[in-house]
Amino acid sequence: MSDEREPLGEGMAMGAPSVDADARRAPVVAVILAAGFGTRFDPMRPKQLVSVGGRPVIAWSIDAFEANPRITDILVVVNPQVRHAVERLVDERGYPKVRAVIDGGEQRFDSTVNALRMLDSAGIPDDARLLIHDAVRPFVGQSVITACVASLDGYAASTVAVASTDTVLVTEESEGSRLITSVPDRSLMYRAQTPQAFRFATLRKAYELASRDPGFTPTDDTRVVVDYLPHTDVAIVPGDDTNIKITTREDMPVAERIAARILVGSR
Ligand SMILES: Nc1ccn([C@@H]2O[C@H](COP(=O)(O)OP(=O)(O)OP(=O)(O)O)[C@@H](O)[C@H]2O)c(=O)n1
Ligand SMILES: C[C@](O)(CO)[C@H](O)COP(=O)(O)O
Repeated sequence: MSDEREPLGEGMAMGAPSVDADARRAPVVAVILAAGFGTRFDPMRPKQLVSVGGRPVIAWSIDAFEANPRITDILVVVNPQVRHAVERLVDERGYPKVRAVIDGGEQRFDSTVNALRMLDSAGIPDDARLLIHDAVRPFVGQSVITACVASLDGYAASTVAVASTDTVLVTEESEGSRLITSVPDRSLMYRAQTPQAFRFATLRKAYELASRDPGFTPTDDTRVVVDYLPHTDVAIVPGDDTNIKITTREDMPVAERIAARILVGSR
């Protein structure tokens, strides 16, 4: 990837005229997590590079944040399997907000840690807004991204989520069986999506505390704040059912249908 990219935080100076003073003061950084190995999909075909609607999955995600005027900077987190292809994609498409393509880690948690370390070394201010997004959620909408950024006006953390239409069961393992321990009130149950949004100082502090617990294996970033900064309110930003995560190959027909609807609508 050509190395004459604007350094992190430069984007805020170039924010679109509509960007408010707060965003001009503090960058709004999208961290696109693309360092997974897709073991539930096809280890031989990295799902972040698979084509949907004629475009690589990760290109949909980067396009979405490039297109949003509130986003000033983009950081892409990759693994060695996809690095070359992602760097080529960034060079081919230009992607002026992409500041760097960095290495992820073994777990999703470690990839966020690497992103936080890079942001810290770049001198990103404590009040910067971070949106951590799964690269394999290609159809994130502009209104959802904008609402995520705006949610940090009143909260230090938030996550996109949708109300559960299934009843959720809390279980435990017991003598080889899985038994239900509780059935929470469905009206309170939400399914987390991404982006998950945080003020930089908040997420950095939560990860500092969580990193002391080697047995902690969260599946998202929100839980790190909920578990380690219990007095920090975390708000829900309404998501939508098109903001799917491509996890297995069975998700591809649904993804193609959503992509087709988006492409027809954008003509
Ligand atoms: N060490 C990791 C693991 C996951 N991710 C990213 O986090 C998002 C959601 O993860 P998931 O769908 O679980 O991707 P994989 O971990 O690749 O899938 P699997 O669990 O099937 O291996 C993906 O964009 C993935 O690239 C990451 O950046 N670093
Ligand atoms: C972050 C997430 O998308 C919220 O639902 C989900 O936890 C990611 O899980 P994965 O196993 O890393 O795909």
